[in-house]
Amino acid sequence: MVSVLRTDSLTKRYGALLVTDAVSLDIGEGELHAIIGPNGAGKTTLINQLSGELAPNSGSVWFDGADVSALTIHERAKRGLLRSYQITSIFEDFSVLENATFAALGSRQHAFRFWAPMLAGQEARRFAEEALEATGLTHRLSVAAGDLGYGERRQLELAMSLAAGPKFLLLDEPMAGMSVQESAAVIALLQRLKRQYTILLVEHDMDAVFALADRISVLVYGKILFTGTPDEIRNHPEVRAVYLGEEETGAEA
Ligand SMILES: Nc1ncnc2c1ncn2[C@@H]1O[C@H](COP(=O)(O)OP(=O)(O)OP(=O)(O)O)[C@@H](O)[C@H]1O
Repeated sequence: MVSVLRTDSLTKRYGALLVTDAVSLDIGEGELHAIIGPNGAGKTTLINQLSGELAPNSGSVWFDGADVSALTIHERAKRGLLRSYQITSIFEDFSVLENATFAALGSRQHAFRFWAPMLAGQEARRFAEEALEATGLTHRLSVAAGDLGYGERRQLELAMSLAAGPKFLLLDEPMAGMSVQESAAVIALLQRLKRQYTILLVEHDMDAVFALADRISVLVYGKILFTGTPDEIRNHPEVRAVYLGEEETGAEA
């Protein structure tokens, strides 16, 4: 396995509360790695430290063989380690295509530095159109982002992330608040994107996790309890006891 993202004893405390407890993860190229765990287990806090939004108290984050622990969100994104855009970063009055084009332009400022502005704009638009096609929003290109439904806005977030040209996608609950049909569309999309990108997925929807993940890490009280394939997770007695319980649908499949 060629390692792309690695954490070494990553630790984060809030006062006496240990939220990330010496987490050492190793994610291989093309892998879709899911993090599951009960509410408050520290999943979002962990993603925030990978993206650069939050500094750990100790430990390190390695991406593509380099220690990126001291890099900002933007510096990490420039290297291709990108957290999915949040609804909050969408410009409501601008169209779907414009939003995705801004995302492509923003992330490639460096690459576009020597381009004539018009050509850079055309190239960014091409990346945006491809990303919108991948996420199934081609029929909504000229609609103002503010007029999209909730599920479509989450699709736009994903399209903006793809338009930015990531190598590694950090996805924090991409299906939250979606209808069953919208979730199914995102699962199908992630199936298509798998391998092309390395993905870390935090998601409460167990059907999605078990359908998509190559490996799953179970986080409990900030600590990785176990990392394994979906089958290993399903059959792990401690994981079942601590987290999955008997009522989980995806775990019983
Ligand atoms: N800024 C903060 N200050 C103090 N405590 C915090 C802060 N951020 C998070 N916490 C605490 O850290 C713990 C982990 O929170 P986090 O949001 O990372 O969990 P989570 O696994 O993502 O939860 P959920 O599944 O509910 O989204 C929680 O107990 C939370 O209250």
